Amino acid sequence: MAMALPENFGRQKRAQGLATILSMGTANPAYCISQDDFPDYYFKVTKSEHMTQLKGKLKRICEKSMIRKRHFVLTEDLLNKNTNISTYGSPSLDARREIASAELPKLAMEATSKAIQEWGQPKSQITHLIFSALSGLDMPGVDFHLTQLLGLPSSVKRVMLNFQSCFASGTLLRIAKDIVENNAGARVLIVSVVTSLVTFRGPNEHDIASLVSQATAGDGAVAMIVGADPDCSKERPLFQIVSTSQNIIPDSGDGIEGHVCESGYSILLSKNVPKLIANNIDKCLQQALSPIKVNDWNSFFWMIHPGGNAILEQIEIELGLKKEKLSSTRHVLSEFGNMGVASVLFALNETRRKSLGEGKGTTGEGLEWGILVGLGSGITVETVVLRSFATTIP
Ligand SMILES: CC(C)(COP(=O)(O)OP(=O)(O)OC[C@H]1O[C@@H](n2cnc3c(N)ncnc32)[C@H](O)[C@@H]1OP(=O)(O)O)[C@@H](O)C(=O)NCCC(=O)NCCSC(=O)/C=C/c1ccc(O)cc1
Repeated sequence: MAMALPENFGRQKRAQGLATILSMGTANPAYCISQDDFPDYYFKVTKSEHMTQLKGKLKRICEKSMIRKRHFVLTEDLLNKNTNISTYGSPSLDARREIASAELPKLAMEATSKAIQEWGQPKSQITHLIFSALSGLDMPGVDFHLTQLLGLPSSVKRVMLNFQSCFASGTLLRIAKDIVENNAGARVLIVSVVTSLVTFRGPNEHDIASLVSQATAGDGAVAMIVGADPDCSKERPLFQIVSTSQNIIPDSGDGIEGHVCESGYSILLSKNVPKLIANNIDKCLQQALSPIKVNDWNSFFWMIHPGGNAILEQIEIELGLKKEKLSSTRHVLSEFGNMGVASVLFALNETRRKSLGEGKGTTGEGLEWGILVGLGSGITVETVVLRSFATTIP
């Protein structure tokens, strides 16, 4: 005879309030190269010093990048031991995967430990894990290993987003919002770890887009705890996740592409990417804010995926943003380069850090409403509307 389940079985009690970011932590590999030194370093480690024209081009791209330094998992020592990684087109997926599998959990652990420490609550209260990694296509994945390394409950419910490009910062917040608002008491750990080790390769005169990627990509991890209805006696809310949306930019299918190849991941970038984004950004944002019609975008605090200086410049012009509006975003671009999915979440962390440091009244630079924009493959735009909280100034 079939067992009878109670009428309300499987029906979750919903939270009353909106999803809220309760803590954040970031980490970067110790190995760091200044952007001024990068062209010499890159042509030396890839044994391509004879390609003087391409070196000149890389120098020009680096000078225009507005990046000061970047951190890398892939050290000179690792490159010397795995010369197939730096030889353009050489089969090297196995070597890359092996390094990623060893290094990514460590980076993820460091960021996560900081987020959990700031949250201040027992790990046993984490109910869900959403993990995003560009690299490390393993089963079980980094999400599984992190769960075990951290000693999270084995019943934690995991969602793994493999091989997502930079717009997925928004996807992570969107999924976390849906989970915590539909499951009272849920606490979601979000983790994103990105390394350029999968896209690193030597120069090739027929692949200038790769040179742009070599000049801008950097490595890092970010973690955050998200929950609804925070217990303000022990949890400190940072930002409310008010609404989320996603748009595909028309006719942009070959704007930003990534492919897994025997020689690692290839990244194809059209020169039109900054223009395509700028031409469509106002429409995407107006949709995200609908039914409100926004006339002055400067009334928000901003975090935009720092995919390249030209993208930021053109968005600033299109939206009429004052220079200081993207100061957190530009800080992250300058100090870490383009860390894919993690980048704009680093910028969010920087926004609250700066707001506190400068004695602003809210976590959003003294303003109430903010906009976080993820940009990535296709071209996909993912927008998250945020609300700040009052800062408790010590
Ligand atoms: C910093 C750039 C690269 C250069 O600055 P600029 O102000 O445009 O300067 P120039 O116009 O003088 O360009 C310098 C040189 O670069 C060349 N260039 C300029 N974009 C191009 C181009 N997509 N193709 C091929 N030549 C070009 C340009 O033609 C020029 O060549 P030359 O005249 O010989 O000096 C700027 O164009 C820029 O920000 N571009 C946007 C880059 C872009 O599409 N980003 C989206 C990135 S996709 C993503 O976010 C994630 C990727 C990712 C991947 C791996 C990870 O591990 C993590 C993340």
